[in-house]
Amino acid sequence: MFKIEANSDFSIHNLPYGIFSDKTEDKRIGIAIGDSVFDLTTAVKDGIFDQVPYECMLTGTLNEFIKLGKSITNGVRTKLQSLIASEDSSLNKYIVKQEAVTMHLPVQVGDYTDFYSSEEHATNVGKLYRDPENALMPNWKHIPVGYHGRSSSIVVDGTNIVRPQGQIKPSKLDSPFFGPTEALDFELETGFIIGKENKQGSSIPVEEAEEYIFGMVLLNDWSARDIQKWEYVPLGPFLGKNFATSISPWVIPYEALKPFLVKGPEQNPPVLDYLKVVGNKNIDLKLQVKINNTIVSNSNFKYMYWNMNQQIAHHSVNGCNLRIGDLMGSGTISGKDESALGSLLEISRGGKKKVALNDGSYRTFLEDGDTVTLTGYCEKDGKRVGFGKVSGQILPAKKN
Ligand SMILES: O=C(O)/C=C/C(=O)CC(=O)CC(=O)O
Ligand SMILES: [Ca+2]
Ligand SMILES: [Mg+2]
Repeated sequence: MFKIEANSDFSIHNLPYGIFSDKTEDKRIGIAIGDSVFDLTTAVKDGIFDQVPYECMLTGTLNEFIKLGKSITNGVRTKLQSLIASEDSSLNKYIVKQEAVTMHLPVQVGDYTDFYSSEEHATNVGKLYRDPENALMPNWKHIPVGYHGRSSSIVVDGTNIVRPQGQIKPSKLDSPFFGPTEALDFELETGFIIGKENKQGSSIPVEEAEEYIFGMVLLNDWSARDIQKWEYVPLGPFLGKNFATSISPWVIPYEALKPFLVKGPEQNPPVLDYLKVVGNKNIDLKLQVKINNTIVSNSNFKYMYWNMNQQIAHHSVNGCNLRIGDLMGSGTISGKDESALGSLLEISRGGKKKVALNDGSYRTFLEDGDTVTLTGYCEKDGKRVGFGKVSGQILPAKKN
């Protein structure tokens, strides 16, 4: 049988979904349990979950499974929980060790949107890029600000990232030059996967938004700060961010995260009615970033000013339709403390302060060969629900 260590990210309370393959190379749906993967595709084929049509298991992504709706997917979850709890030995034939499998992108992402929802992050970047006296834009406390990202370059944990090239214009020069970015950065974010669609022309009420969240992942929104700084006015991020976005392979079901809901920061001035939420909508999710073996940030998703429900309500308020498999980035997750900053741009104060790594070297931004790893977990009353990790190593820029 499988082992679930007390400190495992993948406890019986979690049961996240992913896409894996082993020797046969067929992509199958798996559920992480302890150090193992439960092969859901084969279990469905054998009729263990009779409400799940086998065709949904064969597409190499979670999209068709998610489309079945939460009444079915939550049924799978509760049935598997009771089979595990009863130590049913019929489970054994569906268990594979995690170390023996390859993980793939869990969903086919149609559209990817990235928000900008941490007050601390928006303030820090506003000070560095614009006006230290008026760091937050006048719209920021009224609108969950976001931009449309690029889905083609979303990659899974373990994928190498080639240093991007582009136009760079240092303030001391009058015109730009072309070259590899000299300011490659990570952004500590979470992402959520849309699990239910709204029709174009209709909007999702904020109080129903939860039904549209299938689950969450860790997300690193790689950013080339020099390219970004020159290109972003007035339409926002483009080539400075669309070269790669990394996500973790296991999608944590929203249901597994409900025990960790907490109240978010007070929103003042009051938000418009379509954004008003009641109750606990933030999640106490502890987050950590490492560059190679050095911890450079300890943050928490609960610091976010705007929550996922408000992001969904805002995204659809104009009649924009969300589709199953769409990915929403939280925005960089920074806290008040110096140790809780979600990007090197903030940690190095715009490249002015050197960050010491354990090997005696220093960074302002990322160097070729560096590996950035994000991890995260929720823990309360002896229950642990972890996210695993998302990491990526920087490769040198391509020679032209
Ligand atoms: O303030 C800016 O001009 C830019 C900010 C970012 O780079 C952040 C962005 O991608 C959104 C976020 O992650 O919060
Ligand atoms: Ca971002
Ligand atoms: Mg990106």
